[in-house]
Amino acid sequence: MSHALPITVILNPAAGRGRVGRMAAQIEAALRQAAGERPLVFLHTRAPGDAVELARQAPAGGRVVAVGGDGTVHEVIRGIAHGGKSLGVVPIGSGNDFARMAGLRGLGLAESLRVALGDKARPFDLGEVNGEAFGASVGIGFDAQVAHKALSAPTFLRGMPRYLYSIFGVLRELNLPELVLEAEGKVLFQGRALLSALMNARTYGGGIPISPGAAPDDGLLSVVVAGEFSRLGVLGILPRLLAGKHLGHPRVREFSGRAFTVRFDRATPAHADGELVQAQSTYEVRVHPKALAVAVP
Ligand SMILES: Nc1ncnc2c1ncn2[C@@H]1O[C@H](COP(=O)(O)OP(=O)(O)OP(=O)(O)O)[C@@H](O)[C@H]1O
Repeated sequence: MSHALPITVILNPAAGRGRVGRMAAQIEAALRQAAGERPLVFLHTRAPGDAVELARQAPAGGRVVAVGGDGTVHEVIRGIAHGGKSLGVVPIGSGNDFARMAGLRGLGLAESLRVALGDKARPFDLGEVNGEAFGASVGIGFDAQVAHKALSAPTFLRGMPRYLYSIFGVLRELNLPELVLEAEGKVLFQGRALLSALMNARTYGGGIPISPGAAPDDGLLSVVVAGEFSRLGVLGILPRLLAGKHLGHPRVREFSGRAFTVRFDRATPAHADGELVQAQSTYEVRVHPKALAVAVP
């Protein structure tokens, strides 16, 4: 089948701790081979935020392939949202929760390149937080604070030790904001809250099953709120969270819906698809049912 439109491939050389950069020539050669006659345009990001603009400038109605982790995918989604373009993902990152949601994990490089270029696309729900698109997740509160803390962790700490350092750093200063969660003018939750996760995917943070009941194409967001927790309470709930057994906890609540207002008594840090966003005191979060076409096997 021949396509007139070139496929735009956006590579983040920094993703996967530089693995994309090291493998770029190999990935491009393999993509060219898999694409056959179809024209490809390769673009490399040079800084955070670049992929949004590059994706926005890609031809209308065409395929944009993100090569990198969740941050790269997030930026490409922001750039193609509501533009009639479809998304291909070659997941080379450390978390890859979007790829997990779309059923793209464990494909192997050759297969994932073939899928990312292929004609088979499936519509997924597209999230929106304060006017910006997201694909898999929004987290507000403790999880975003931990991500923020990790930015200033000593460079020799990696992986789990880095997380633990950040978790204990945030716990030391724990001071929960007052949250009001509303949907359709009704208050669903009011009180001090550790975190709120507004999810299209089941997992965030590299496979943490925060919303085991979420479905990425049901036209709904799954919202998980962890209410008032003490420092010790946080340490107690974390293992249950990692096992996906936290929803039975009396101070963990779950909601589902199309649009939510999340209001705090102060600016509270948030992330979208794992990327920190400007801290606000109000977040308007909604879902556009099946508004994002993603190439799937
Ligand atoms: N050329 C670049 N140099 C440095 N950072 C970049 C560049 N281009 C993009 N970025 C930033 O790199 C960050 C990490 O990218 P990404 O999340 O895709 O990889 P990762 O962290 O390895 O994967 P994951 O999020 O799945 O753990 C993103 O915040 C993105 O904005």
